[in-house]
Amino acid sequence: MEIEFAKLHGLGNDFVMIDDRAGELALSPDEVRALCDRHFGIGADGVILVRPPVGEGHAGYMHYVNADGTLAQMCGNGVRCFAKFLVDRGIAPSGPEGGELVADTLAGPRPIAFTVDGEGLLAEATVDMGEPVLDPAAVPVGAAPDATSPEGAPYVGELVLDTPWAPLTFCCVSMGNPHAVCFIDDFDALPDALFPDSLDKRLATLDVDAVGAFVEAHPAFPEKTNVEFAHAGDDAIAMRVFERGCGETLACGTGACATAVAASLTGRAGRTSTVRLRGGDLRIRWDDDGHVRMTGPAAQSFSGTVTIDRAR
Ligand SMILES: N[C@H](CCC[C@H](N)C(=O)O)C(=O)O
Repeated sequence: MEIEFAKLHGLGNDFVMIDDRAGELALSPDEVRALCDRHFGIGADGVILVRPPVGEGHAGYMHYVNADGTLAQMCGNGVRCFAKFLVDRGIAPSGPEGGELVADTLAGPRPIAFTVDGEGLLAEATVDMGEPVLDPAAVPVGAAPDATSPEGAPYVGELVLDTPWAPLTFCCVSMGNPHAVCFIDDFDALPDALFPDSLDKRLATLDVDAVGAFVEAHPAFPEKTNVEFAHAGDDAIAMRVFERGCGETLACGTGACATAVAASLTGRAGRTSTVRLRGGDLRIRWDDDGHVRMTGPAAQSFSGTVTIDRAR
């Protein structure tokens, strides 16, 4: 079966996007894994099917699947790319400067305000990411043999995991999908083993693959979790992310929101932050209405057709 696709990314967090407004394409986890394979397939962090809207007057439904074939409730970088896919093809209307649309997702509707460039193509989008979920039972995160809730924590969602490297404290927040945010305030307090490539203890040298994989599948997270490592600096929160179902990605929109919320809750930042990811910056506001709003770019790399072998 031959399928047309477009390859888009948000700060390097990349997706294979397929117009499924007919609502007839059902990709198996194996087929998603094959499409996302960076050697034998197109290569991506996930697949997004553009499906018919759920809400009246909404622009469409974003069906998001991680590179490992697992469904996820929400994708912040993906939903900006979703808006771009619709606007650039004239499927969603836009004025000369930009416009607004609502994307339906498994986590609920997400209003999006966007700007367009001189050619009328979506350049940047601000997504209303909704309210963060801080109740541990709803993240979800729970008790586990080597996980403890620290006494007097700034808020209830903090957890100390006794990892093979060191006890690490995680702030657990859901943005419709689970996130565990570890702030590294003092690199010198951690063992060199966590920084295998350098004595210069910067976030850039953290062994994210090892620690991220350990935490992603930790029994404290019944639905697994995305894992963020962050350092709140004076002008930005530097962050790396090990995504549930993907591994380390260059950026994570929901993760940036969760990290900004956790930084604010723990007194490391205010309610407006720049989150600096390996792929670039996202601007996050936690507004007085309780909603988190994320602003960032979306870009299309290429489009094409791909053959999916259904004969197997
Ligand atoms: N891996 C995530 C979904 C993608 C989130 C990320 N790409 C974003 O931009 O928010 C999960 O399983 O919850």
